[in-house]
Amino acid sequence: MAACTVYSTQSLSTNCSISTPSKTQLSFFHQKQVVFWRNSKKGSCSSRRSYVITCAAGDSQTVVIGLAADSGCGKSTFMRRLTSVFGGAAEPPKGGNPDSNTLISDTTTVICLDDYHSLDRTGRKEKGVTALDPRANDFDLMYEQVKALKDGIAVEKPIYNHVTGLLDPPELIKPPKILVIEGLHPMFDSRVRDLLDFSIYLDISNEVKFAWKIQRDMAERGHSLESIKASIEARKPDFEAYIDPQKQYADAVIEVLPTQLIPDDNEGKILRVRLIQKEGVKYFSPVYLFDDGSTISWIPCGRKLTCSYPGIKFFYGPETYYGNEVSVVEMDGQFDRLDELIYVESHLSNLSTKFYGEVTQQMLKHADFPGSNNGTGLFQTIVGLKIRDLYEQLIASKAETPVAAKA
Ligand SMILES: Nc1ncnc2c1ncn2[C@@H]1O[C@H](COP(=O)(O)OP(=O)(O)OP(=O)(O)O)[C@@H](O)[C@H]1O
Ligand SMILES: O=C(CO)[C@H](O)[C@H](O)COP(=O)(O)O
Repeated sequence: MAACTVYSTQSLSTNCSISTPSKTQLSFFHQKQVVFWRNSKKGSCSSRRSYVITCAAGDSQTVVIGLAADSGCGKSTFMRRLTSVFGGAAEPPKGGNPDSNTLISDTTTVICLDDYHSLDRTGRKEKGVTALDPRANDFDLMYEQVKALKDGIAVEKPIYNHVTGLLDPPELIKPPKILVIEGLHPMFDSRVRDLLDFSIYLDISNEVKFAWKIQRDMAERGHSLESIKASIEARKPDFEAYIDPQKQYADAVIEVLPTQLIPDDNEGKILRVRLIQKEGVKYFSPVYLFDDGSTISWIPCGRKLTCSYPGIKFFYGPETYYGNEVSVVEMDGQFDRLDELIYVESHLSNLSTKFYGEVTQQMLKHADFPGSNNGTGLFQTIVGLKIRDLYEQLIASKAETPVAAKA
């Protein structure tokens, strides 16, 4: 279908859902101003929407990536690494709401799924539900808008304001080359899940999550240790019911666990990180160590890699994950010298780099990001390169498809 941009000329009353015109309506209206009426599902309001639609010939080529994780598990850090792989800086929409959660770069637009909270902070408190509960989120709207963007149609996406805890007026999001939907539920609703070209789950073990949350919420947000513990405990049942199960659908999982190099370690500073890669995913060929399909345990420390206690250990091999065949690359320990990472990089294959040493270069460029000296930074960088490769392959395949076959 034609790529269309829809501009809404009216802002929405805050307790109404937003709709975008359907495909049939779009193929009918070209360069027109049309008005739609929509009743909210809760029956609490009806809204009159006015759209100006501009359609251009050609197909949309928005590739959609899903990134799921609990709050405070490194999604923002991962996004900064991913956008850096594509070059250019990611910024909030210019001239928009200063509390927007969206980040836009030349190639990517990252939207935060917290924006689809249907209940604001007070509403959640009144109903006694957490933000992780599906009842606090509007999956119909999430589906409609991600689908519209994938089809090349701009949308007016609501904004959840983390500062005030309120639902702010919507912001215009135009279809990008790569749309990343990051947050609590990108793979929860099967309709949204089916729109994803690639999905990632950041699986942070409870011990590590606790250490990171304490570090951030105490140092940066002034929370007490007790309140952090209480908030983690309060979220646990809903996390286990609604967030954690999404990892079974992910094409790549980055699992972060305490080290096994120090017996009974409870400091949580040294990490064992596993990159779990699903086999048989179109345009995604898993990274391997030494020899594809083999099982290897490797200690790279020595003449070419400086390691201090407790050292570094790599593992690579096939496994089964939620009934799927996967390849796992694992790194336990941390790097002393990032410039020596090139030694490890040269033993990894299928990295989808554009030149020798690109992984090391990316890691050195962001040496100040959390996790740059361990497997979290390494595997986030590698997944970023794999996403670039997947995007390029998808675009190339669409370009090759004969026009008649596209309809
Ligand atoms: N790889 C890492 N190694 C060590 N600490 C990390 C790592 N990633 C994140 N952290 C810690 O966790 C905190 C949260 O990271 P980040 O802001 O990337 O998470 P988030 O999932 O986007 O959080 P939120 O959803 O709450 O905004 C960081 O401030 C940092 O302290
Ligand atoms: O899990 C979260 C996702 O980041 C937040 O807790 C959720 O969005 C609710 O936000 P707030 O802390 O503003 O009440």
